Amino acid sequence: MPLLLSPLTARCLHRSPHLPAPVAHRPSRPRPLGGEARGGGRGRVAVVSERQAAAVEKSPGGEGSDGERYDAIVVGSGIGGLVAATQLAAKGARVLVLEKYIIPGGSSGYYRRDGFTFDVGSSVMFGFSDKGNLNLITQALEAVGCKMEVIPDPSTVHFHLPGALSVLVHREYNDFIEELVSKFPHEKEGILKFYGTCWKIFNSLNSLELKSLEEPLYLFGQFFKKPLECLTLAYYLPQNAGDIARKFIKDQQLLSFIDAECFIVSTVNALKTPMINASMVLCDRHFGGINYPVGGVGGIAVSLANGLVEKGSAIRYKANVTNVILENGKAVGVRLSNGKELFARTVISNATRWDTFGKLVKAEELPEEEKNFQKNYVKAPSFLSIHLGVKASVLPAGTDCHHFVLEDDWSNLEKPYGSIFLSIPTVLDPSLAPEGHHILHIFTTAGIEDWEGLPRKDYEQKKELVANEIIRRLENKLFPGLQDSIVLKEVGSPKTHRRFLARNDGTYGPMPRGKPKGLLAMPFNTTSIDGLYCVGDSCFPGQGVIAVAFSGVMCAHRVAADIDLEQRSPILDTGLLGVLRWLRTLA
Ligand SMILES: NC(=O)c1ccc[n+]([C@@H]2O[C@H](COP(=O)([O-])OP(=O)(O)OC[C@H]3O[C@@H](n4cnc5c(N)ncnc54)[C@H](O)[C@@H]3O)[C@@H](O)[C@H]2O)c1
Ligand SMILES: CC(C)=CCC/C(C)=C/C=C/C(C)=C/C=C/C(C)=C/C=C/C=C(C)/C=C/C=C(C)/C=C/C=C(\C)CCC=C(C)C
Repeated sequence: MPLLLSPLTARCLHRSPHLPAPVAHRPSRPRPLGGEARGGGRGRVAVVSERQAAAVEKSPGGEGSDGERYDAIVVGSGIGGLVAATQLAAKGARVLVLEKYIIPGGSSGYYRRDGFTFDVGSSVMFGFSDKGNLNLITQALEAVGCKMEVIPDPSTVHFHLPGALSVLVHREYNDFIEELVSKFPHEKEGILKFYGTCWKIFNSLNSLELKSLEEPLYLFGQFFKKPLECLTLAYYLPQNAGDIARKFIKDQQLLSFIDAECFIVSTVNALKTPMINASMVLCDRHFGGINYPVGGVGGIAVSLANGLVEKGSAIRYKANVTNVILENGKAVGVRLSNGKELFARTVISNATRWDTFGKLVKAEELPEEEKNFQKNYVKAPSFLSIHLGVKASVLPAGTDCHHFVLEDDWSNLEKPYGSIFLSIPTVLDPSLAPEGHHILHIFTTAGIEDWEGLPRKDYEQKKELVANEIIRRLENKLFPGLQDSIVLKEVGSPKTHRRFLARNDGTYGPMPRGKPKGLLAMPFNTTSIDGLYCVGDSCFPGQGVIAVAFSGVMCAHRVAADIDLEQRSPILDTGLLGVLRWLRTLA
């Protein structure tokens, strides 16, 4: 069985017909997320050859055999890490990405099994259109000369909710509003005002050039060019969607619907979801639309990794970083599990903040900034993930691609296993499955504590039991005959996510401990350790592929300024970073 992601539809412009050297060894790690192997091995996954790898390794405290020092080492090749790396490479920096696993992508990776290509994480892609300033995935690929073919999804998600409330979120905004108003005619004005406020914020975001909010020359420049838009964003920055919704809407069921709208992207209700983030997703789905990359979500990371290598930087797989090396309090490099040390002017961690400051940095005491982060945010639960291959005949004609199911009781929304997410990417791209078959990717929130300490046999039995119950619920609600149509089933638990995504407790990302002040407490990319930056979903603006792509763009800009590839003002830097740090303590 070929292991490469195929057909890989990413097109890197100006690409030479020869791809980077194939990896010298076959992947040897066990099955990821229940699958056989998540790709790797051969072909178009950008890898460095052994010779290139040797050239980038450096002896402790010394320089590499090529005599050069990296501008940045990026720990982890999730979309956050890859975007930071590729943006820096596009600005002329020499970057080395170190990935623990055998292919790039982290939660946005893929694996193949018996002719099915599964997305490891979400298949709902925001920011992938050819319009506006917020198409950050498209822009990230463009920065390294890549473009992917995408398939427009006619809807974002089909909600199946308590009280037989069924709402399809159409791609066309007016169709969606018409559908929602038809369910809540008495709330027409409130609906228009709530979603209208989202548009006001989205349009402000979309009018800005997006770079680091921690870089004063850029930030003040944006305030000067777009004062109204910046003030709008500053006004909504500390606010949450649920509070704004309550200003306009009274109907409890409609407010619960807005909770579900927020929950699917933040794993918390609307009262805990920052208004800026809610506006971003509730509008981009209509502005640029949801677009699925042909060949699967994994192609995004593969393309970025290829683009990175083509820009003269490098990525190494099976490179498990165990420590960030500090010299006089400054991050100067990393140590791998095999004892090798690699050095750079800056280190960017795409591991979660809990992993970065709990494992990679061996500080005696957690820095104040991180204490503040952990005061405000806890680890969101992980997921139970079921990847199914099913006979196509089980799906009625016209089945939508994405579904969210909460059967009888709104109070189950945020409970473990309470609600069910379902994506059927083969509705859009049939090439992901053998002919006559579909993929069902089903997931539901689950905590690691439920899955730890079980003997192997009990653990496997429990996976089977819990997965079958979720499948039974979907069979009752949506697809009669589902159980009998299954030809392939792979179940991943929170432990699977922890193991293969190297995420602390398999967490989906940070979740506010209480009611947050919008995005105010969310840290940006700099850390209290000089030369060490964080990127990914435990940085502003949080979870989501487009969100971590923005975090990557911001991080690359701040790092580029710090290594003199972009303009900077040290005096203004000190002032702004101090003010932002103080603002976070107010949250
Ligand atoms: N099942 C899901 O749907 C799911 C689960 C989790 C997260 N997500 C989403 O995925 C995105 C997260 O993206 P991201 O960029 O923050 O990160 P990520 O978790 O996708 O990627 C981080 C990468 O860093 C690697 N890594 C971690 N520690 C390492 C170490 N010590 N040495 C070397 N490599 C290491 C991991 O193997 C992984 O590839 C978010 O959008 C989040 O919302 C989805
Ligand atoms: C600095 C200061 C302080 C101030 C100033 C003011 C200003 C200027 C400001 C500005 C700001 C900004 C720019 C901001 C930005 C932001 C952004 C971009 C954001 C974004 C966000 C995004 C997000 C959150 C996203 C998310 C998503 C997600 C998570 C998704 C997911 C999905 C899934 C899970 C799927 C589902 C499925 C089914 C249903 C099946």
